[in-house]
Amino acid sequence: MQNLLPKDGEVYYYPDFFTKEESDRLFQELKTRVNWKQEPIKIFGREVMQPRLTAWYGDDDKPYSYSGITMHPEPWTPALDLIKKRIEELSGIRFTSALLNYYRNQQDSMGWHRDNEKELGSNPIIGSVSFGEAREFQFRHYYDKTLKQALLLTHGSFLLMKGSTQHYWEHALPKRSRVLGGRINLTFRKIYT
Ligand SMILES: O=C(O)CCC(=O)C(=O)O
Ligand SMILES: [Fe+2]
Repeated sequence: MQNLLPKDGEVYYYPDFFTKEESDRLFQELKTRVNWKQEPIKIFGREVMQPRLTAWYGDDDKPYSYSGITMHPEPWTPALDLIKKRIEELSGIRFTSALLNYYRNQQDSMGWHRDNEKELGSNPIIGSVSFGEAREFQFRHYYDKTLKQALLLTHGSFLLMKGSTQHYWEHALPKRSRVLGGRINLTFRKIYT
């Protein structure tokens, strides 16, 4: 497996991690069964609605703060357990929590950020699973914003970010102008408390 970053971190991409059949089923199940919410976030002290729907799942009731909001986890479901087991086998990591994002169309997005909250430890490991419409995922180096990488996260893919990635690289999922269908992304995390 080859590292997608030129330096200062490790990112590995597995495009067909889930079969087409599994991916179709999991997308439909998550889309219809998850209790999706649109949450406010604070940007420069102002409350703004997030341009996507979210949900938070995890081992137990460890609240977790994210972009100025505190999320309380819901218990794992059979579908999430299946996904979690598969990525744990590959990565050798035990994940405690997952943030689910539902991008309803091309106008939903996620801005530049690093997943470097204290609870994630010194070198956060993030396991990112995508279903539905393929979307471009971008990286830029935090200290040299001209250094960039982009890749298409396709239906049934798995992206693993580890090592010093969250120290040196920001990532984002930009809006697009072309009409696009829905996409669900799950970022599995290991929270230390
Ligand atoms: O939707 C994605 O691929 C990115 C999600 C993300 O960066 C996050 O949940 O922290
Ligand atoms: Fe992220």
